[in-house]
Amino acid sequence: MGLSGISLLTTTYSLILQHQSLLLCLRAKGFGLDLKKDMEGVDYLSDERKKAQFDVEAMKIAWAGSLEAFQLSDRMAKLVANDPAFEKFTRPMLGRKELIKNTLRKAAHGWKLIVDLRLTEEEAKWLRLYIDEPAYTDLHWGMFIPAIEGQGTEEQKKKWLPLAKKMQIIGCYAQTELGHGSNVQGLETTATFDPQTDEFIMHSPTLTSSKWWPGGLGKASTHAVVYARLIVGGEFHGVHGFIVQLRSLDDHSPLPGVTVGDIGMKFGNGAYNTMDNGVLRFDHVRIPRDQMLMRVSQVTREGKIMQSDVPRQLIYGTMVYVRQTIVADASKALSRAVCIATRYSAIRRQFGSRNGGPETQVIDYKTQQSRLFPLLASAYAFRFVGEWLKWLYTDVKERLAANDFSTLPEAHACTAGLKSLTTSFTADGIEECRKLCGGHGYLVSSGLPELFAVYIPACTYEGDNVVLLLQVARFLVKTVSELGYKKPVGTTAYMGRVASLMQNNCAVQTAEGWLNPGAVVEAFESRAARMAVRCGQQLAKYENPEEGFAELSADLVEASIAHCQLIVVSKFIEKLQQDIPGKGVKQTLEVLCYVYALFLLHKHQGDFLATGYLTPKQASLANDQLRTLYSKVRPNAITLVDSFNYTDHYLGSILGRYDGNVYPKLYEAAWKDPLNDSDVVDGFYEYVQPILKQKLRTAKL
Ligand SMILES: CC/C=C\C/C=C\C/C=C\C/C=C\C=C\C(=O)SCCNC(=O)CCNC(=O)[C@H](O)C(C)(C)COP(=O)(O)OP(=O)(O)OC[C@H]1O[C@@H](n2cnc3c(N)ncnc32)[C@H](O)[C@@H]1OP(=O)(O)O
Ligand SMILES: Cc1cc2nc3c(=O)[nH]c(=O)nc-3n(C[C@H](O)[C@H](O)[C@H](O)COP(=O)(O)OP(=O)(O)OC[C@H]3O[C@@H](n4cnc5c(N)ncnc54)[C@H](O)[C@@H]3O)c2cc1C
Repeated sequence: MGLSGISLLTTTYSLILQHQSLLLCLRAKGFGLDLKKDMEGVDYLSDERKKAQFDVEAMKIAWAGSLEAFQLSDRMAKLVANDPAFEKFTRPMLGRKELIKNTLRKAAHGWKLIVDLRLTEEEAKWLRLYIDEPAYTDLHWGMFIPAIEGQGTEEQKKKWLPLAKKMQIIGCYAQTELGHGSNVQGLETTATFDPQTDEFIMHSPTLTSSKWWPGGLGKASTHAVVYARLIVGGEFHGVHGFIVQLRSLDDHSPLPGVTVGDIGMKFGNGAYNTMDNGVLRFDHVRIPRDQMLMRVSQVTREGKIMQSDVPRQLIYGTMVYVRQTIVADASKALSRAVCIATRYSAIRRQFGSRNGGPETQVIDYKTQQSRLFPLLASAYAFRFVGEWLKWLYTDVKERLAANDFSTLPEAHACTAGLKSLTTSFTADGIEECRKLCGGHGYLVSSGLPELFAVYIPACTYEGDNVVLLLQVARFLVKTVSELGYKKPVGTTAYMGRVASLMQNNCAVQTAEGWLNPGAVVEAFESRAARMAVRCGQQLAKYENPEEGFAELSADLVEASIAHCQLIVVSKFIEKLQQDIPGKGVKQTLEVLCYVYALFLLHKHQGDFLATGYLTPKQASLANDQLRTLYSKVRPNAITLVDSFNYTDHYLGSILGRYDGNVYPKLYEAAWKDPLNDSDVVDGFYEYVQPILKQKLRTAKL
């Protein structure tokens, strides 16, 4: 077959699919065919894109939040994608030292762009996101600076923030220790005030008091906000944050009394190993008194503790901030995995060929749809709840600045609960996407293994997900116990209608009856209220409330999940009550909203049935409607993932390529693996050939 014959094969999509395996054989070394030339520039997903029933450009704006947000994000994504310095294909093959050096190089190049192009903080944030490589800069900008902003006095902010924002110092957030992470009040590092020298003495009294995990601490940071037990006059005054210099600003060597290093390799290749999570010990290290973050409590020159009006929980404020950003990140990680799995599901064909025609696209299998489309809907749901949570956090921040702390408990419950809900679902969702891509999903070049490895610690960092749901449970139990005299507000306002939510059962009679926002919200409210009240009633039976709480904690976690799912469903529905421009955009989002809600209802039907709100028939009608909804998603699936506007660089996946040119690129990538540099593998002559050449003497073999 000549080259002209080969190019003929490119004329139609279906023909190419039929002959792809033949072409790939020809590409093998020795045939000298340049498949790349023949295949490039063809959009294998163009037929799919023509099926869209909505305006994709308008959906991109709805996803981004506004035209300005879209343009900014798009600009930063392209800046990164077009810069070869940010190549990441070889990352999983690098050894740890090369990996870290490579990350330091990328972070430096990113900073140069930020300075040279005079990027705003918002632009810089998006730039770092699209560089897509966990680095010390995440902790510097994401936790060190916010900790000073939230817990420092005006004077402290004036001194430290300019240094940090110009990157003249590099900081991290050193809270967790070898022996304690979740139990912050159990931290053992001490900060003892010495009135003679007006200093704090930072000390690690035990092995378990070693700081362990802080990102950026291992190799990069010059400073840390260190959380330690404040000891004044021999008495313990709670855990507080202290700014401590760790390394010389000249040669980066650890300062006297400081032992610091990296904690070692973590899960996966590449992945989170680009981060220098560290270990830190202090041997009576002295820092000036004014390096304790003093917005909440102050220690005077005379060694007196002064409490401001600010509640002590503000010491945990940085975690509230980061948990809120983690919810937004969940939608990014999930949408990325879903984008890969959806595009590949439209390219991949298995079975069903009739009369030699093409096989069935796996996306057309109902089982594939029932696994994939709820993930797609969840990505949108998390995007919108993340947007709402950002608003809530901004509101709380403004209130805190004006010394109004009234909404802090709700902000804590919402950020903790939604962080837990969205990260657990996303971690499972990425793994499901890997399975949805069959064998090829297991290849590093699919992008999914690294995405999974990098993402799963989100279920643990910034608060273990179960520990966080138990915080939500405390908030719910308190709300229920106060119902008689305090009107619940915000996300628990529905509890104010607890009597009717306990009494009235679902009125839906047909599958179409589920296409009603009122019916959906009432179902989720009733389930959440009934589960919380039931927990409250059970708890009341215990003399010791703490003992009861511990005993019932598994049920309390379930009640918290029900409450958090209600928030996500409600915020999606509220979003749809806004003006959303663009042909078919709102209607398509409505379909996704129902998919999200009815999928949850189906998955957790045990709750809805056990609380007596639904009959089995009504649960079954919801499932019937869900099947119909999947058919409505199908024609829009590819364009719904295109609306995320991810570059091929950011996706980092051959299976998820925008043009769908999967097989030739997978084939090409295999040949780029260093193992294929030579035909005869290193080690053959030492370890394989002797076996092949051995003369066996044993009779048995
Ligand atoms: C890096 C940032 C950039 C981008 C983000 C994107 C991705 C992240 C990428 C990588 C991750 C990188 C970094 C990760 C960093 C970390 O992990 S930092 C360490 C985080 N650690 C934790 O989250 C510890 C979890 N534990 C806790 O939060 C608490 O100790 C607790 C379990 C909540 C408290 O337990 P306890 O019962 O002992 O509580 P107390 O201390 O006695 O306090 C109880 C009262 O306080 C209220 N409370 C608790 N937490 C908060 C809070 N955060 N805000 C406000 N209020 C809070 C609680 O409700 C009680 O109130 P009360 O009932 O009225 O008394
Ligand atoms: C990749 C990564 C990055 C990190 N970055 C940082 C950082 O920059 N700075 C920093 O300070 N820390 C960091 N951490 C630490 C992180 O915040 C902690 O690991 C996290 O808060 C969980 O605490 P733990 O490890 O003590 O878990 P544990 O509390 O020991 O959890 C172990 C198990 O016990 C259960 N458990 C614990 N308490 C309870 C309870 N009361 N009731 C029921 N079950 C319970 C948990 O659910 C879990 O199943 C990082 C961690 C990781 C993995």
